[in-house]
Amino acid sequence: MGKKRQANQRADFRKKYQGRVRNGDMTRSFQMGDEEKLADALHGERVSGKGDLTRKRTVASQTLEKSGSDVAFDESLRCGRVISVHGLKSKVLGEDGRRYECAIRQVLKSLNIEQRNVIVAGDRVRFRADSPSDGMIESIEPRAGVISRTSRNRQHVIAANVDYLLVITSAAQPDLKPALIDRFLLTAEHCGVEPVVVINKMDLVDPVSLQPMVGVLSSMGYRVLMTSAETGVNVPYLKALMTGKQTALAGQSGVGKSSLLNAIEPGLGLAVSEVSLDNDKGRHTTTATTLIPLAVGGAVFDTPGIRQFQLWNIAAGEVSGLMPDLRPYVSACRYPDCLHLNEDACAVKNAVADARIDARRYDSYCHLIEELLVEEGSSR
Ligand SMILES: Nc1nc2c(ncn2[C@@H]2O[C@H](COP(=O)(O)OP(=O)(O)OP(=O)(O)O)[C@@H](O)[C@H]2O)c(=O)[nH]1
Ligand SMILES: [Zn+2]
Repeated sequence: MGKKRQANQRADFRKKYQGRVRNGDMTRSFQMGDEEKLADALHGERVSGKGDLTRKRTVASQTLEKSGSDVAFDESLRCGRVISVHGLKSKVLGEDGRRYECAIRQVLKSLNIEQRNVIVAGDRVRFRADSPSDGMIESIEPRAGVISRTSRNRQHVIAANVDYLLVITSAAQPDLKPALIDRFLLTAEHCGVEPVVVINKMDLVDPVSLQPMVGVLSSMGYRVLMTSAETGVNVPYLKALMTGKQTALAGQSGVGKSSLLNAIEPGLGLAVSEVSLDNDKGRHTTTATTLIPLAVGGAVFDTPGIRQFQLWNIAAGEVSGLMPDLRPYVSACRYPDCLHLNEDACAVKNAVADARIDARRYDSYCHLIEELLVEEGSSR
């Protein structure tokens, strides 16, 4: 870089970032002489004063890194969350409570060609409002708790920033299916999303009858909540759990998902099932997931895909590592690739034999493995 250009660039930076960096750091950054280092000085520990800057840090460094732009410093940028995606447009719920129909800035699109998941429901974004109803997404915050599935070796993100996966079951009508709970728990572990097991319709059974299973789940560290949408038992607890969080629901038909949602907020269950119906008819083909905001803050994801989601992208060899009760024993097996089925000197089977692992959970494990091995065999 020519000396003159470098000097001009310094002058530009000085003008742009004046007052945001302590003088010493400013000088050091310029000596280092590149924009990334300046960004580092601006957004790292050395940032001076102004509280808001810290919050901007991730976005700013992400944007600078990706596009070399200074959009993060533009005060007109707003925070929002994506509630649905329709082709190239996304509906964004702004912090002002308004919904904006947003396009996506070209540079963000080109960065994500490979992944095809530029933006999904649940994403936290920075956008610029062009009018009270339209805008442009300028940057996307890093995602946490992503539910995704892989098809043809491509990862499809279905929901982003999922705080909880509610695994909803019923104590009766339909009967409780512990093996199905195990599957949902496994998928939640695989996605890195915290599951919460909800056993609904508790008005129909004696809670004592469920104690053994609930005990096993709780001892693994899973939260289990026994509810009744009918009598309202534990509904306030569920509501408190969901307040301010982004929650996804999984569970078979008829367990009371809509009834629970309605008990939490009138009309919510209806909103969720309407979306599902649209999807079933294939009308919203580009709208895989919708985020339905809660009046108390937070939101519920709805996608039929999540409701029925099963063992996506999980290999047989991974399963024991995703089960908190089996995991501690795995490394003590004689064979490093032990599937804990027929192998000898298997620490998992030994633990089942002397009841350190619940026999029912191990049974579930064996069924899952058999199923996955058949699938793996047929896809080879
Ligand atoms: N006794 C009892 N019945 C319930 C409870 N919760 C829901 N139900 C009933 O169970 C049936 C199914 O409830 P829904 O809320 O439609 O179940 P869902 O899981 O949303 O079902 P899908 O929409 O098919 O996925 C309805 O007849 C409800 O009235 C409960 O806590 N106790
Ligand atoms: Zn083993």
